[in-house]
Order: sequence, then structure tokens, then C-alpha cells
Amino acid sequence: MKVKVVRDSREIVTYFSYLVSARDYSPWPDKPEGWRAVTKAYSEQLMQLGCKLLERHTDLGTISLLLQDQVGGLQATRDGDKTWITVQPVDRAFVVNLGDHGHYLSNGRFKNADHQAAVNSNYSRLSIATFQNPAPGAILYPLKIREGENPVMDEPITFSEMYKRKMNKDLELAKLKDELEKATHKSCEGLEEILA
Ligand SMILES: O=C(O)CCC(=O)C(=O)O
Ligand SMILES: [Fe+2]
Repeated sequence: MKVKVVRDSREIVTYFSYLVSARDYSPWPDKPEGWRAVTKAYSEQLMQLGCKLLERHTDLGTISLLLQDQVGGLQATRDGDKTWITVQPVDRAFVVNLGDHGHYLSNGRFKNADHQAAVNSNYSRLSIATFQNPAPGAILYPLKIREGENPVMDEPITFSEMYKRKMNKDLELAKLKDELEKATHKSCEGLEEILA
């Protein structure tokens, strides 16, 4: 057997970053040029992404099963963010969330759970989520609704179509929220303190 000897030398840079507010740039090298600025911009973007991931949302599928540890942090709202109910952790119990597909399946009768996860600065938290989603081509038929109820569909649609509608609605809401935040200069303030 022929063995070819190849050189395998690598240089690895491991880079741990502090929170932007706690960062001291003075010992940082000047090279590569632009590194500080790029890192700063990257950190800011990452912080925004962190804010987005913690934001309130509904899950897409039929149901979601959540197993959160005793630290807790799961919250739900029924009034579009005005008040929040803390979902207390129950040992060995799953939290069952109705998702958007469940909402559509019932033609709007059952509400999809509007929820978020709040972090706690003292403890790490673990929550295991499993999502049940139908196949993209699965068809949803509009159920008959009672008088006074608002239907969410009046003709059969596929799950993909439902997904598109949900995404468009979420995007519209996100845009409105962004505009509102810009107008009131409110942002994801406070998150740095929570993460510190
Ligand atoms: O962290 C949690 O308990 C909730 C997670 C969640 O809502 C999700 O992954 O969709
Ligand atoms: Fe969720």
C-alpha cells in the first residue's frame, strides 16, 4: 500500500465575544483591517436575531408538544401581547400548543396559541419542542362554522397554501411592528441585561 504523506497544518482562531456593552476593544489587534467594524456589525445583527427568536409567535403545525424544565419561561397571550400568562412547569407533563394548522382545521374555532419564551438571567433553561406538521400537499377542508363565528377559509386549500398565507400575514405584522418601533424609538432594549 502506498502512503502519501500530506502536511496537515492548520491555524485556528477561536473567538469568544462579550456582550457589546461589556466589550473592550482596546486590546484588539488592528489587523485584519476592518475586523473590529465587521465584528461589531455582526454582533448587532446577531442581537437582533436573538430578539426575533424570542419574540412571540404561533407554531405552524397542528400541535406542538413542549417539555420545559423547572426553570420555566414559557408564556402565552390571549390579547395580542397586552397581558402574558406564565405557563408553570409541571413535572413530567407536556405542554400541548395548538398550531396554525390546528386553527385552520377547525376553521378558526380553536385559537392557535400565541406564545413566547422568556429567558431568565440566573438559570439556563431547557425546553424540548416537537412539532407535528402535515404533508405540504395535505388538503384542509373548511368546516361548517356556527353563527357568529369567523371562518378562516371558505374553500379547500393545501397546507402549503396555508403556510404562504401565514407567512405573508406574519411579514405584514413584522413590518408594522418595525415601523411602530422606529416611530417610538423602542427596540429590543433590556435584552443585554437579561443575557448578562
Ligand atoms: O422555548 C420554549 O419553551 C418554546 C419554544 C417554541 O415556542 C418553539 O420552538 O416554537
Ligand atoms: Fe413556538
